[in-house]
Amino acid sequence: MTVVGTQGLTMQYPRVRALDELTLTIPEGITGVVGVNGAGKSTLIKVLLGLLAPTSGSAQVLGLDPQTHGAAVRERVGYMPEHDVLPADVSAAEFVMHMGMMSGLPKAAARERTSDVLRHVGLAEERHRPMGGYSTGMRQRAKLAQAIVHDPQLVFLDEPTNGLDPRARDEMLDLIGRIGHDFGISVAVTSHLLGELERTADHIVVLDAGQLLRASDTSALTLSTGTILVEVLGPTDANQQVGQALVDRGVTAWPSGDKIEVRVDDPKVLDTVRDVVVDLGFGLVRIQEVHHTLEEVFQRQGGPA
Ligand SMILES: Nc1ncnc2c1ncn2[C@@H]1O[C@H](COP(=O)(O)OP(=O)(O)OP(=O)(O)O)[C@@H](O)[C@H]1O
Repeated sequence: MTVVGTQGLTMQYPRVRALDELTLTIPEGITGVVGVNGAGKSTLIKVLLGLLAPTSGSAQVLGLDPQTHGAAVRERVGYMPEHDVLPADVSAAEFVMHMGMMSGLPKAAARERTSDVLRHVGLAEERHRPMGGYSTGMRQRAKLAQAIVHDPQLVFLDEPTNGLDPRARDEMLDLIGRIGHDFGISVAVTSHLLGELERTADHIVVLDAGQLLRASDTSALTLSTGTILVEVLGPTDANQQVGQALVDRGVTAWPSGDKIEVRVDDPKVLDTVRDVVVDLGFGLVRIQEVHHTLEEVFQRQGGPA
């Protein structure tokens, strides 16, 4: 099922065209919306929430037009904004509950959902402390909690890993994975770092200067490179000997770190690798398929990385 669709969506600010005839679809699941700073990601989210009126074109969010049914969209959709918007002297429990009630939950339900979501995002213990004293990671998690408190069908997360150290970033990405895959909430998550969402997103949409550069399943983008990495056990020049023996048999092979990378243009190459290693009297430790990373895919195509 499609959760978001746009057709020829254009957003012209006085000096900048932030969205330029953008036509895309976002399916159910977790979709990474990737692009360099200024590519139009935040503008797209604001238009999809009905907070900004586009210059031209149309959009549907969960089958609704955000321009004419903005309130209905916002009832069903959660939003984690990019910038820090948390009031410093309010606790996460008070804030998230308030946001739940703003989204239409009755008070008792809002209180119950607040305690559930704060537990899910790992803020159960600190929930009664004023958010001004929170670390960046805790603040990002409080923003995430308010985005899902009303149990939306879809959530827009705008650069949720901004400002996080590597550990907090991995925790945030795991949390996003759980929201998408365990809670069944579709997620559209933006990042200016292409590689970051590779592990978490089912689909990737790449924006560049307000236009769609590419849309694909993550797995299709990171297809096998058609090469394998071979690790052997033997004397110090074992890799060199194996590489030379492979080349002598017409196989394309080259050194790659402490392994040998081998092109597999024919399944028989795998037998040749095994035979060569055995003939030389070395041990075959591992053969592993090489996949592209998303960054490599886009560097090769000259897109943003
Ligand atoms: N309210 C505004 N008025 C004028 N120009 C704007 C406004 N908001 C964004 N822009 C411009 O539109 C372009 C797209 O901005 P947008 O914030 O949508 O990009 P982004 O991909 O989300 O980047 P970032 O992560 O840096 O926010 C940028 O050139 C930006 O300067």
